[in-house]
Amino acid sequence: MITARGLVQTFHTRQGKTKTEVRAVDGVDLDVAEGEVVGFLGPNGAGKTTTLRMLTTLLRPTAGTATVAGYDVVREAEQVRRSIGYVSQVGATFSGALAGDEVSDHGQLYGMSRADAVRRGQELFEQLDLEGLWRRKCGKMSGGQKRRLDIVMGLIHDPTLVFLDEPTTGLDPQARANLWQHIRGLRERHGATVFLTTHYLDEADALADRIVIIDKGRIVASDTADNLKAQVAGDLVSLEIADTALVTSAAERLGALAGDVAIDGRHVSGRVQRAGRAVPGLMRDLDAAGIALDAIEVHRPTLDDVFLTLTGRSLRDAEADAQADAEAAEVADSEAGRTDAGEQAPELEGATR
Ligand SMILES: Nc1ncnc2c1ncn2[C@@H]1O[C@H](COP(=O)(O)OP(=O)(O)OP(=O)(O)O)[C@@H](O)[C@H]1O
Repeated sequence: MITARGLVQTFHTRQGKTKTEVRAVDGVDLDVAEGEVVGFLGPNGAGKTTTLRMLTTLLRPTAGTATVAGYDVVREAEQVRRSIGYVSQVGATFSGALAGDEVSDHGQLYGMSRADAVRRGQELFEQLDLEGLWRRKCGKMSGGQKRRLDIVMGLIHDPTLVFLDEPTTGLDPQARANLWQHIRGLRERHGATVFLTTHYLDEADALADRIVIIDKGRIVASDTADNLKAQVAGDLVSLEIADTALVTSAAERLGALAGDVAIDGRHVSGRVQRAGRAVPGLMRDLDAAGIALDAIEVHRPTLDDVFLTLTGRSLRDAEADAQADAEAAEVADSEAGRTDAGEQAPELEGATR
């Protein structure tokens, strides 16, 4: 469904007399199969949106090639646009318009008759829990309803491939969980291939068959969440040693299984591959050496551990940044008297249409 080879995007910015080149995407290869749900994960500024904008024909690649739904993103941009749904980070609705009008206009822009667009739109309203809101002004919908309306717009023309750019950023936990169900339904009910960007580890874990991690414009990992956790990080084994004098000796024994061992007072910890198999032997070893433990804990790795191991940075910080950005945007919106973030992104209008 998606194939990219050596995709590059370079931006040139100027501050006063200083010109800077930003290589936002730096040689990305991607392969997404039909029916796959792929989570595209990375911290702020990693290159997620820029990659998405190239794949959805909004931005011409500086170098490299990509085909989406069988069409070349440069030479066959029109066909690509007709085959995909794109739900941008900021949404595409106007606060003063009626939800149903936005949807049916959108369908007509894809060449549907008004009657077909209304019928299909109302079907999707039902599936996405928006019944009764057809004649509601977009600006009077809640954040979760507006996000689901964005998804209706992205699906109106029955695309087989849907791009979702940070679909749940800024939503409360209940609205996020609700939207996850709908995203799962995209494949189950529509057989759609879904490519979504996210900052949220739990979101990628919960939704994606495969996770692709991008950092500084380069793909640093691509696998199922379970494989990434097993291959990259190992389980975290933490020992609390009863006798302070034996801490170093315990660390040496743990060190035989784990690469790096950290010591903090009477606590010794390290990452061990498949700890379930290795820990019984470690316990016997410690016991034979007369090293008593007050406690032992084993934690399965999280995606954040994977990210930390691969890039030296934590994705948790990116989550916090994303939430802060979303909140700041909301404050800016309300200060400007806006109720709909869609008004901030006129250049994206062409994207979904
Ligand atoms: N139009 C532009 N002009 C100059 N630099 C840009 C432009 N768009 C993006 N960049 C830069 O390219 C890099 C990648 O940005 P991009 O928006 O793709 O990251 P991202 O992973 O989507 O981040 P976020 O999670 O914050 O949306 C960043 O350094 C960003 O500042």
